[in-house]
Amino acid sequence: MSDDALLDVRDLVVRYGDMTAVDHVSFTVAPGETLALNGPSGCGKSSTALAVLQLRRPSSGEVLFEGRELTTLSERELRPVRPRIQPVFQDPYGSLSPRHRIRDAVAEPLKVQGRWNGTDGPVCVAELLDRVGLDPSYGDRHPHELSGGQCQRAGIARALASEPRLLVLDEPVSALDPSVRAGVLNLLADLQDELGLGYLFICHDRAVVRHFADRVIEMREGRVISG
Ligand SMILES: Nc1ncnc2c1ncn2[C@@H]1O[C@H](COP(=O)(O)OP(=O)(O)OP(=O)(O)O)[C@@H](O)[C@H]1O
Repeated sequence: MSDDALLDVRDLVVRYGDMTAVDHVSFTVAPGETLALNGPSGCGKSSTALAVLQLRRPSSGEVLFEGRELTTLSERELRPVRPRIQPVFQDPYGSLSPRHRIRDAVAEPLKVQGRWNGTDGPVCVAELLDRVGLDPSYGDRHPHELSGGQCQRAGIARALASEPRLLVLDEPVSALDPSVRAGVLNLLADLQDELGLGYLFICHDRAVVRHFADRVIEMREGRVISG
């Protein structure tokens, strides 16, 4: 793999039964880089994202993250790797439990990963909310008490709590009101500058892709046609 790749995807194939959704797709993402996957509905973008996240195991091919091949790892072996590759999905409300307050949603990764204590934990949650542009008082609210844009920011705070190196952003602004999209994209750009995160950015909107991505891969019917 190229020495500086954070993510190196090689010859990825994802099948659902007889249907090939992703057909020998290869790409890399460097730290601090945004690679966009662009293409029409059904071309295989989300299937690629799920395979990178190892939420759907690919039929063949390799997914190297920080030089380590993930497709051959067991669930137990993947456990320490998962926090470092965090998803942000299209539905801002879908990634947060409706029953939990925002502060608990953001605290959960810290608790699960054994990084929580009663003194620093709440401070860390407040800092994460502040970092994504939410007043820490929003921590008291439930997801349905937030707008779509605020909820997506809370989901990003929760993702950051895991101290990821790569964010897999699957249509992160597509469900948002056009007036708040730019704010969330600017936030993502700022976080990338600050933290050196790599982004795999899935988006069907060419104008957004052109504005936001460093490089673009065009997909059609499971294949890369340019990029
Ligand atoms: N769980 C599944 N079972 C069977 N077929 C699936 C499944 N998920 C996706 N597909 C099919 O795989 C192909 C690729 O779908 P995928 O969702 O990856 O594309 P996409 O480019 O992300 O499209 P969209 O933007 O509409 O989500 C499509 O033909 C889709 O119908």
